[in-house]
Amino acid sequence: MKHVDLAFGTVYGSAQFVAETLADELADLGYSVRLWQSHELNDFTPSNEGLLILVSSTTGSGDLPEDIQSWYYRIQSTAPYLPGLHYSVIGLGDSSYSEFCGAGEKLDALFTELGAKRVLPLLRIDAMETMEPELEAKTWLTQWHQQVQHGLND
Ligand SMILES: Cc1cc2nc3c(=O)[nH]c(=O)nc-3n(C[C@H](O)[C@H](O)[C@H](O)COP(=O)(O)O)c2cc1C
Repeated sequence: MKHVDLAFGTVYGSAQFVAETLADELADLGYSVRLWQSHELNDFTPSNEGLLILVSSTTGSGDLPEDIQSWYYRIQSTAPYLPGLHYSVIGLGDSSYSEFCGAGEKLDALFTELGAKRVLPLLRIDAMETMEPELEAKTWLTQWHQQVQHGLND
């Protein structure tokens, strides 16, 4: 059974709801899933194997939500080398802001720098386009699942 770690950054709860929805779907697909709550992130360093999905909204002007900021800076400063990790990022944002999905971009860039392999390109979900980001995320997960089953390159 493949294991997936899921973490989220949120201000108003949408990204958390998307992550919870994905956790349920992943379990239904037969993955073992750990959804890391914000207060648990201190104990979480991704291992150099397995699968990681990050879901984060953007706040301020292209900034990470406070609940995931210290985790981001810790991983950035400890800089584990993670060539065996397959990761994906879902960014929630609003295209009326100039730094659309800036936090998602930061997370995506960080894991690329750490040598991890991107399963699918950054998904940007636009609050101007949808009130139900979890639906886009579920469609995306179907693609992700196919990729994980058939197409992971290491
Ligand atoms: C004060 C504020 C600042 C925001 N700044 C950005 C931004 O710079 N870029 C962006 O794409 N979205 C921005 N957003 C939009 C949120 O990321 C978007 O509404 C998201 O769906 C909120 O998800 P959450 O409920 O998980 O926090 C901002 C929203 C607020 C209220």
